[in-house]
Amino acid sequence: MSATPVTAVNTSMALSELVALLTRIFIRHGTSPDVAAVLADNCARAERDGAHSHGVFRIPGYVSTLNSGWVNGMAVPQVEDVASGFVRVDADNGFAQPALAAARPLLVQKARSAGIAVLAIRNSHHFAALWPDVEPFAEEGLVALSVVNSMTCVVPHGADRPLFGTNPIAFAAPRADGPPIVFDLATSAIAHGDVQIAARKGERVPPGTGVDSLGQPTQDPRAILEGGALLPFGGHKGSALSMMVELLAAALTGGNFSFEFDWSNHPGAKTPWTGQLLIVIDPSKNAGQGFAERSQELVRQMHAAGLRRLPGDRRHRARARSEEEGIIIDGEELERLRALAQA
Ligand SMILES: NC(=O)C1=CN([C@@H]2O[C@H](COP(=O)(O)OP(=O)(O)OC[C@H]3O[C@@H](n4cnc5c(N)ncnc54)[C@H](OP(=O)(O)O)[C@@H]3O)[C@@H](O)[C@H]2O)C=CC1
Ligand SMILES: O=C(O)C1=NCCCC1
Repeated sequence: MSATPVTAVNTSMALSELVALLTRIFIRHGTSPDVAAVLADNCARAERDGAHSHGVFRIPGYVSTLNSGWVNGMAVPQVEDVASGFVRVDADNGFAQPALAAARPLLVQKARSAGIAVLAIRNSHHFAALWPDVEPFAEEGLVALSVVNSMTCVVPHGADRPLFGTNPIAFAAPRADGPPIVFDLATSAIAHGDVQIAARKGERVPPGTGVDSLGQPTQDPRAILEGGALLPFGGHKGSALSMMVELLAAALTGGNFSFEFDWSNHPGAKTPWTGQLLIVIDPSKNAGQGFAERSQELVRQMHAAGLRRLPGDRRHRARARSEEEGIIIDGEELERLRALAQA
């Protein structure tokens, strides 16, 4: 009699349970408890919101990066108060999110007193979705914009070879009668993580996503990942935004451009060693204008114009589902995560 293969069953987890498991993994693979807490929270929230390209799918990449010695899991960010509206952080070759967490109180204090404040993070690694960095500002009534550059894998419009990263832009603004308005988009046609997911599932990517190693358009994700490259979204327009991200996230912060770091001596390294910029605005300084009511009016008019889906709506639906049913983790994925927590 042949043995029936045992298939791992999908499991529903509470956010706190997933955060606890991920925290154990990060600490087991060389981060301080403080760094682990910030990264685990970020990654679990992405999974809760159905942002799968930057949820638990990323954990093996975090682990191989930590094990390669490319990133400093014990980093202690150094926050510098440089001007009335400007904060700098050296992330100590660690992850960007703990650097943001360390600088956040000073950044908010400056934004509230001056009306606007900039946070420039350098010497940092960002391997996550960008919306968790901006959404909390809008939840406390502030407007926030952030950009981060990644690793060379995008051919600028009109160029012959890759130079830019997938370089996302995230924006968050409060509104009166609902969750903040938030968008978060890669300036490449799709995120690198989604190309990896398509390759893993054996699916094709949409036309216009990328080119193969000969520079020919392809919908084969493996051809993009193995010697090929991505294209910017929207031709010259996305390309210009990606260039802006390089300037703000690297040139302005003192971080690396996407093409400036060499991780070839660190097999397993996956996290771009770059920079990140945040701009935070206190809309209440424009006294009497009622920003949150005005943004609510814009949403009302967009709905009246027939719009059924706003940026962020899909995430909020996924969040509501996860809060009701728990976060569903694929059975095999969960086995891999549990093994990493013990490895
Ligand atoms: N750390 C890094 O270096 C990098 C991180 N990333 C991350 O990858 C993630 C995915 O990026 P990307 O693939 O560009 O994201 P998507 O193209 O899936 O979505 C981009 C934005 O558009 C919204 N949206 C999508 N479809 C619609 C629609 N039909 N109508 C209205 N709004 C819509 C999304 O809202 P909703 O969320 O509700 O779907 C989201 O805010 C991001 O979180 C990004 O930060 C990307 C590149 C590099
Ligand atoms: O999906 C992407 O694109 C990236 N995500 C994390 C950092 C590298 C690029």
